[in-house]
Amino acid sequence: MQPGSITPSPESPDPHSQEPELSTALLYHVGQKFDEVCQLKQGKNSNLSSAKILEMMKTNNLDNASTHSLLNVLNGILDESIQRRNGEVPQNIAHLLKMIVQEIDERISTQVEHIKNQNNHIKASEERYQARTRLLETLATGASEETQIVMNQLQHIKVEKAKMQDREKLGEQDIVRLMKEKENSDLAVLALKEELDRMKINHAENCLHLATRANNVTLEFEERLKETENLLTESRNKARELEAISESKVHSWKKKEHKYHKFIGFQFQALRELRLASGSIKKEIINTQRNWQGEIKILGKKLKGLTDAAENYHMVLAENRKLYNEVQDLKGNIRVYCRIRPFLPGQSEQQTTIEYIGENGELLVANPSKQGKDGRRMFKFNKVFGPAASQEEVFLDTQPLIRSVLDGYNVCIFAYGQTGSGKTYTMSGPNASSEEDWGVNYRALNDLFLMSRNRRNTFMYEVGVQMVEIYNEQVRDLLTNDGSQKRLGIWTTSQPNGLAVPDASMHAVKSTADVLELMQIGQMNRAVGATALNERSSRSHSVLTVHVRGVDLETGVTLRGSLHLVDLAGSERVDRSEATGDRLKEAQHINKSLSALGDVIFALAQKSPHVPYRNSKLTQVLQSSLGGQAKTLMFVQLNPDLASYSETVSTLKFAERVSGVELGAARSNKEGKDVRELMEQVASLRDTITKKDEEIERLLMLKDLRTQHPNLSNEKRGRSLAKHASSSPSRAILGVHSHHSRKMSSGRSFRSTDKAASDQDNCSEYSDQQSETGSQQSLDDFRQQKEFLPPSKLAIRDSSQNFLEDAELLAFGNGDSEERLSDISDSGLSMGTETDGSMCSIVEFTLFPEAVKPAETTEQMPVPGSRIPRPLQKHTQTGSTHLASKSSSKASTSSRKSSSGQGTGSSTKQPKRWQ
Ligand SMILES: Nc1ncnc2c1ncn2[C@@H]1O[C@H](COP(=O)(O)OP(=O)(O)OP(=O)(O)O)[C@@H](O)[C@H]1O
Repeated sequence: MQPGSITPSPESPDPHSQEPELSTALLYHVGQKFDEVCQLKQGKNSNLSSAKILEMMKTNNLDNASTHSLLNVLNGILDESIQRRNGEVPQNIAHLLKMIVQEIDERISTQVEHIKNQNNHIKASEERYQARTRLLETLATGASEETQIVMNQLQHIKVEKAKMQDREKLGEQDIVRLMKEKENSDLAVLALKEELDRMKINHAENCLHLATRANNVTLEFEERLKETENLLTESRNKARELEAISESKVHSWKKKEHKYHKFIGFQFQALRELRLASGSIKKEIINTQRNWQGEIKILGKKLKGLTDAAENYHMVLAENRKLYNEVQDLKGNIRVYCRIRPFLPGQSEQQTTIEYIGENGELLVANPSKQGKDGRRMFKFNKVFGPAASQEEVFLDTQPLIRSVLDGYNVCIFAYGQTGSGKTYTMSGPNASSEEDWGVNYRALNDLFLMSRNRRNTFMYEVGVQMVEIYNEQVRDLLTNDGSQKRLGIWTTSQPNGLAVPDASMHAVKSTADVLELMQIGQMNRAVGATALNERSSRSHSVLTVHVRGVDLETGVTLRGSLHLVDLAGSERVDRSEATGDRLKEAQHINKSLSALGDVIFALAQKSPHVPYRNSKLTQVLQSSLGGQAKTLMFVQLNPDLASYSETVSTLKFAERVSGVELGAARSNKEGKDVRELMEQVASLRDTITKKDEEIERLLMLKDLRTQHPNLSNEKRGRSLAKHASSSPSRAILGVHSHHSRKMSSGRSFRSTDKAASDQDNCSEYSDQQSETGSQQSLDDFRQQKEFLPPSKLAIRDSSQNFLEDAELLAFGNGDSEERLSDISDSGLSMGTETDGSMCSIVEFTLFPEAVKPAETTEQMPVPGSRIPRPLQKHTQTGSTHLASKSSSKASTSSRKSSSGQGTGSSTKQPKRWQ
């Protein structure tokens, strides 16, 4: 508010009634405070005269009084005038009033002007703010509304102002109305002022707020701007980096492109060269093809030659085998190797009997206790192995024989010597688990498997194993699991498959491991026997038989070979000692069998027509592998101890006997003795021939009887035969071999049905009993009687006991029996038996059941039951068959010779067929 501005007062003092007082007060206060004067006028100095007030107002500057005071004064004057003078206004008062009104007008106009200025200023501000508001309208939403209100108010003020102006004009004409209007306008102005102040304050606040916000926004914008600038800088840097990278890449790509261009150029160059090369290669290929065609034609011709050669290959192989066999033959089919075992721990090496071992099989034994010639003896064998010889060295000299088995030959290897001389060591070895210690048995089988594997492209081999023990002339299977002590029968004749003990279990083996396992079982079974029968292993023969069948894959020809590996019982001469009872019996059996073995080997070495196989179980079992084209090797085992000197000499003599004749070296020295033994053999041979002739005669008679009296009963036929036999002692031998004959189907298995097995057992047992007594008796008888009785009588006497029974059985047709077991005929033991091949094909080797019997073998099929020797026929390469045929041929020849030479009664009755 301007100083001296009008402040209207509702209560104006009456200037006329209060004139003296008013004048006094005005005077008193003029120059000091006009407002106070007015107040005095209104209250206490209401009687102040107008003149005085006028004068006071003249003297005092109205400019210093407030508008309100002036209006109060004006109102007071007017009121006083109305009350005192009845509406007449004195001159001075009117003048005063005029002055006051003028003053008020001036002031109002000043105010209006001021307001206008303010309005203009506000408008300008408003416009400025509006501009700013428009700029910041997004930020200041509320500000626009306030501005609108302000605008409205301003508008209203304008209207009011116009009204005021109108009122001012009207006020000139009508003071009262003007005063009122002035009063209203004052009020309005006041309100407006207040409003304006408020607005100003609000506006200032708004402005401040807006400015603050504007600052904030500006700051924010600046920050954002800075950020944007940073981002821009960064992106520029990145862009620069990218540009640098792209530039380097472009550079490298350009380099690569350059390289590729160079490479492609090089490739093109190479391609051109390759094209040239391929052209020249094509030309070369065409040339080569031409050359090849030429070469292929030549090759074709050569191939044809090779095919022809291959076709002959098997012939060459066969030839090879033949030659090999011939070489073996040249070496001698019976070989004797001597082996001296080392001293055992605890034995004194000073006391040795071995004085010299030559490289060519010479052996000098000496008895230090005897002087001169008697104290030394020289022997010669195929080979002598000293105490240091290893198992392998021993086997190396044995190997060629074993390989013959694969070529279809039968081989027999046995160890002979006194107890403890190393027979088992040589044959089996001390320890089966150590390959180095393996004896001949394991090594032989190992070698067989090795060879069969090597030949697998030309031959297919099958191998079967049997293992039996011969104790007191009883044969027992060592490979049964049932632990039975069953006695087994033996074929009387040599079988083509080398199978002599059909009831012994046969085990197919495919590897050495299988053999090891089986032999362990065998050793265990033998050990069981040993516990029960007191050192039985030393007193029994163990025979391991390996059967081999090979089929030639090219020709289909079957070869059969068998290998007997025999660990003989101790050969010490217990009979000379004072042994009695079981010991004596054992010793006698051992002596008998060893003596029989010697006889057989001797006979074979002598190429004797008769080989006394049937003199012992041992020789019967080994029959197929002794003689003929079979190869025999004997290990003579020696104990170097001085205490064993006499046994050593005895053993060596036996060995010498076996080997000497064949080798010839020692023959001249032993001629006298050999001749004597030969004579014995001849005697035995005569017996056999006689027996055979008589049997033939008997069979012929039987046949005649059948033809002449077909309706005659078997019983009667038997009686008739018996009568005939009693009338002719020489005929009594007939039928001896028949009473135990049994019928067996030709293809039966070794393991027959239970019934058959039990039958066979009975048969075997019975025969063994017979054999035991018979053979023992015969051994003694033979030794005693052969010196006194003619051989034919000996045979007749032995056989006649069983004649009646035999004749009866024969009469019942058992003469048709397809097989005969040797023990059946033991009751009629004679020192000779024919090695007749007539039965050879009856029992098929069932280990190889699929085998087709070769045509050659079937050609040998005899008339069932016939024991008539056949002329030599074509046969297979089977060792046994060779043996059988050869023997039978020899037998028949000798038979003819003896029958004519000896002039026995029966010889005159030779059947025509036989001749
Ligand atoms: N060449 C050898 N080297 C080392 N030791 C041996 C040799 N030969 C035999 N022996 C040993 O001699 C002992 C008797 O040998 P072995 O049992 O083989 O004799 P044997 O003739 O089989 O006796 P038996 O007739 O009682 O069966 C054994 O202890 C054996 O190991």
